[in-house]
Amino acid sequence: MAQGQIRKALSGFYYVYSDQQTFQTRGRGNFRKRNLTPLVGDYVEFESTNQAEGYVLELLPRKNALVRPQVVNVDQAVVVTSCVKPNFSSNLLDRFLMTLEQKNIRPLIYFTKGDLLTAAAREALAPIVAYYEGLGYPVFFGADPFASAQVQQLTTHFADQLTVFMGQSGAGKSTLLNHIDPELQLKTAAVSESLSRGKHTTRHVELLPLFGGLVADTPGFSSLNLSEFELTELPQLFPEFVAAAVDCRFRACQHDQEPGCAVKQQVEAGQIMASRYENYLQFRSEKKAEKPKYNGKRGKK
Ligand SMILES: Nc1nc2c(ncn2[C@@H]2O[C@H](COP(=O)(O)OP(=O)(O)OP(=O)(O)O)[C@@H](O)[C@H]2O)c(=O)[nH]1
Ligand SMILES: [Zn+2]
Repeated sequence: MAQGQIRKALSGFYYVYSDQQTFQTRGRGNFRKRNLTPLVGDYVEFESTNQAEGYVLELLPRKNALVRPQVVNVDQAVVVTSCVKPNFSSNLLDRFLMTLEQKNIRPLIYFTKGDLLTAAAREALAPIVAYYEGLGYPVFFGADPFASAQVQQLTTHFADQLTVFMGQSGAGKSTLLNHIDPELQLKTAAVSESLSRGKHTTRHVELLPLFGGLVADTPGFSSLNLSEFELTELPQLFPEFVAAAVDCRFRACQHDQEPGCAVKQQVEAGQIMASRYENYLQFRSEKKAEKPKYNGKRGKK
């Protein structure tokens, strides 16, 4: 039995890459009964006598799973974030970052449409950009968003990683992907063209070998289903809160109403960006608002 990784799933076939070859396989092993679906990114055990035939027999444990794009075992995500059209939203960006932190996916933040900003507006945004960079996230921001040096800088992060692209509709995900690989351009254009004609095209994801790593060719939005994690997990998803929390009076401080909260002190002192804390509190109340649903379900049992 061989091991490999599913790089494409289409029309009931799983395209498994193993030992520098791709095998067209089908699923076998009661996946449906076991409520399992092999997905792109899955490491699998399979058997095959030739490249056109074979069977996926077992899925190896997943590190994580994204829904949009539907890819598993993701290492990092490029969060494409537009400065204008649509306007920069710290809330949306923090939501993406929180999602990724929760799934153990490294975020990279790529700002688009810097060219549409006045010099003054760009300067106003710069400290916010720098703040995220200070959190340890690779950040790309410039007056020429697709300058080849900057795009190339991004691709140096791809080696040995499975990278996905995500961001708001219209943020520039496809445009960025096209700059990364002009061959992709044809593909992406073809897909969106057929979609706009209203055809029932299944958008399938494929992992492409690019710059020494794998890149998912279909970008997505990916919003976090808040019920996927516990309320008390939330403070862990903000790296600067984790760092500050060692000085909170209570070990399990949720940085809300507790006295002696070092996070709140750092917000007041301007060390933690106010928008980060406001967004944190908002996610917290959204998460709390979800609770009655849970209780209701439990109550019915
Ligand atoms: N001026 C300027 N226009 C941009 C930039 N990035 C994207 N655009 C334009 O913004 C529009 C949307 O870009 P797309 O790449 O289609 O955005 P997307 O994120 O793939 O959008 P969806 O497919 O809806 O998810 C297109 O008209 C792009 O040409 C940028 O950095 N500067
Ligand atoms: Zn605290």
